[in-house]
Amino acid sequence: MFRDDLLRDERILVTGGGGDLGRAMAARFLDLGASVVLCGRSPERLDAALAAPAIARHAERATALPCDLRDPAAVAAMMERIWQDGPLTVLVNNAAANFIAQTERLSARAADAILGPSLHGALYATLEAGRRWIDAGDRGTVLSILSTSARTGRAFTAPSEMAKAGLEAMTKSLAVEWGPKGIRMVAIAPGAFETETAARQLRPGAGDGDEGGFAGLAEWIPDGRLGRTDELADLAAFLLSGPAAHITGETIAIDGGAHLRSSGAEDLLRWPQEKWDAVRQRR
Ligand SMILES: CCC/C=C/C(=O)SCCNC(=O)CCNC(=O)[C@H](O)C(C)(C)COP(=O)([O-])OP(=O)([O-])OC[C@H]1O[C@@H](n2cnc3c(N)ncnc32)[C@H](O)[C@@H]1OP(=O)([O-])[O-]
Ligand SMILES: NC(=O)C1=CN([C@@H]2O[C@H](COP(=O)(O)OP(=O)(O)OC[C@H]3O[C@@H](n4cnc5c(N)ncnc54)[C@H](OP(=O)(O)O)[C@@H]3O)[C@@H](O)[C@H]2O)C=CC1
Repeated sequence: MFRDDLLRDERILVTGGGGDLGRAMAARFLDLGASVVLCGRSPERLDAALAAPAIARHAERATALPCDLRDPAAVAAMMERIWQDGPLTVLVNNAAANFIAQTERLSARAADAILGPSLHGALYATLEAGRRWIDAGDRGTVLSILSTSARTGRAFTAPSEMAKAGLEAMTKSLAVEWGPKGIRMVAIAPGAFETETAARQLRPGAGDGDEGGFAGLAEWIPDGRLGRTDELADLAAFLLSGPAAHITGETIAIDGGAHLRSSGAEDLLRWPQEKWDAVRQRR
C-alpha cells in the first residue's frame, strides 16, 4: 500500500509504545523506514515490545526509554536524552489510562490516575517536543490518539472522554498557533479495538458467567466488526507521511461508523426484511 521508504526521514517517539496499539504503530513506522523510540512506565513491557519479531527485525532503528508521563520532570529528562542523539520529527501521543467506574464513586486520585497520563502527560510531551522544534527552527508533527467517544461522550468513562476532548482541543489550537512555525497537529479517534488492556479496563466482566470482553459488540457496529490494529497503524503512517502534509488540526475517526449511531433510528436497524416489505406494501 505504501512505498517502503515512506517514513525514512522520520524519527518518531511513540508514548505507550509497549501497549498493543502503540506497538502496532511502531512496527509499521519501522517497516516504512522510520527510527522509533518507545516509552512507557514498565521496562518489562518495553523490553517485550522491542523483542517482538515485528520490531526486533528492525532492532538497529528501535529503542526504548522508561518514563512516567505524569511527571513533567521525567518527560523533560526523556526528551533531553532523546535529543542528545538528534531531534525527533514526530511525537505520537498514544499513552493513556482508563477504566470503567460509576462516576459519582470516583475518588480524586482515581480521576487523576486517568487525567494524569492521558491529558497532562500528552501535553507535557507536546510542550517538550514543540519548544525544541521551535527553538531549532525544525519541522515537526504531533499525532494524538483520541477516541470517538470523546465526540459523543460516554457513560462510565467521563475522565477519559474529558482527556481525549482536551487533546482534540490541543490539536486544533496548536495547528493554528504552531502551523506557521512548521508544526503539524493531527489526531486519530479509534472506535473499539480489542486490545488486552481495553478488554480488561473497559469490559472486565463481573464473574458468575459474565466474563467480559468484546463479544457482542461487533453487531452494534455499522460495518459489523471491531477495528484491526494494522488498519490503525496504516492510518497513522499516512497521516505522518508527505502526502498528508497539508492536513492539520484534523481528527480522523476509524470505527466503522459506530459513533454515528445516534440518529434516533436504532430500532429500525433491527427490523427484519419482512417488516420493511410489509411497511412498503401498506403505503
Ligand atoms: C472509552 C474508549 C476509549 C479509550 C480506551 C482506552 O483508553 S483502553 C486503554 C486503557 N489502558 C490503560 O488503562 C493502561 C493501563 N492501566 C493503568 O495505567 C493503570 O493501571 C490504571 C489507570 C488503571 C491505574 O493507575 P494507577 O497505577 O495510577 O492507579 P493506582 O492503583 O495507584 O490507583 C489510583 C486510584 O485509582 C483508583 N482505581 C484504579 N483502578 C480503578 C478501577 N478499575 N476502578 C475504580 N477505581 C480505580 C484506585 O482505587 C486509586 O484511588 P483511591 O483508592 O486511592 O481513591
Ligand atoms: N483499544 C481501544 O479500543 C481504544 C484505544 N484508544 C486509545 O488508543 C491508545 C492505545 O490504547 P491500547 O493500546 O488499547 O492501550 P494500552 O493500555 O495497551 O496502551 C496504553 C499504554 O500507555 C502506557 N501508559 C499508561 N500510563 C502511562 C504513564 N503514566 N506514563 C507512560 N506511559 C503510560 C501504558 O504502558 P505502561 O503501563 O507500561 O506505562 C500502555 O502501554 C490509548 O490512547 C487509548 O486511549 C482509543 C479508543 C479505543
